[in-house]
Amino acid sequence: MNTEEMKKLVAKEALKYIEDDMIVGLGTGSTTAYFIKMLGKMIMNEELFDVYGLPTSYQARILALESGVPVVSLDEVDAIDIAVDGADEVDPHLNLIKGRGAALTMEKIIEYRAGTFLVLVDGSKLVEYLGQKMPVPIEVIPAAWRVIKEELEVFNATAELRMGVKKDGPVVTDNGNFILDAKFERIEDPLDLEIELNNIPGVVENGIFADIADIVLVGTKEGVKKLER
Ligand SMILES: O=C[C@H](O)[C@H](O)[C@H](O)COP(=O)(O)O
Repeated sequence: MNTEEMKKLVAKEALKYIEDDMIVGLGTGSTTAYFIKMLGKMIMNEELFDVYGLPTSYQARILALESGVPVVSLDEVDAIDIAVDGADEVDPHLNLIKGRGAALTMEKIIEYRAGTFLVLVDGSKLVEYLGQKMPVPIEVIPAAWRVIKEELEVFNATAELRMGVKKDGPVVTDNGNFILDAKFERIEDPLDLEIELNNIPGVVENGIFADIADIVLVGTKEGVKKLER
């Protein structure tokens, strides 16, 4: 089984958590994209009723609308039943790094408030400690990017301004900000670092999601493995 097949497998498994009348936070990225398409099919086939998606990005919103998932915005809902999203790293305590797709701020706003936060990954995302493979994406106010990059040296982190691929210059997030990708040596206390980074003036949000995930579904060659906090 290749990585794409593992992503599809966990996306399919995630559908079992969706029931009629739910508000579902829709994550960003390639794994959740499979979930959104499959959810759309179930809604279109009338296997689910009165399910609304709450997108975490323009990507999720566009895909949801194309797939037949009706969408709502955060200010229209009283509660979020469940949120489903991918991750870039998952440590043994189910702390996460997210934000490869630059959608971390809206993801955290929604996933923090969800009744259940369900994470979908393939086995390659499991790490012994956060920062093992991936930098921590930090969304910053554009005017402050250079000073924040320098201030991150206090944390022994080396940060790079994320540059666009089919765009000249820096990536601009859905919120109009920049992203610094900060490589830390080893993140010993994710919750502490998450709070400290958000205390730097000009930081909007960072990609450490400590103590938020409830369930992680891991796609492996042997099938789906469920990890719970
Ligand atoms: O901003 C992007 C998100 O945090 C993604 O959910 C994360 O990067 C995982 O994406 P993928 O499922 O494509 O690996």
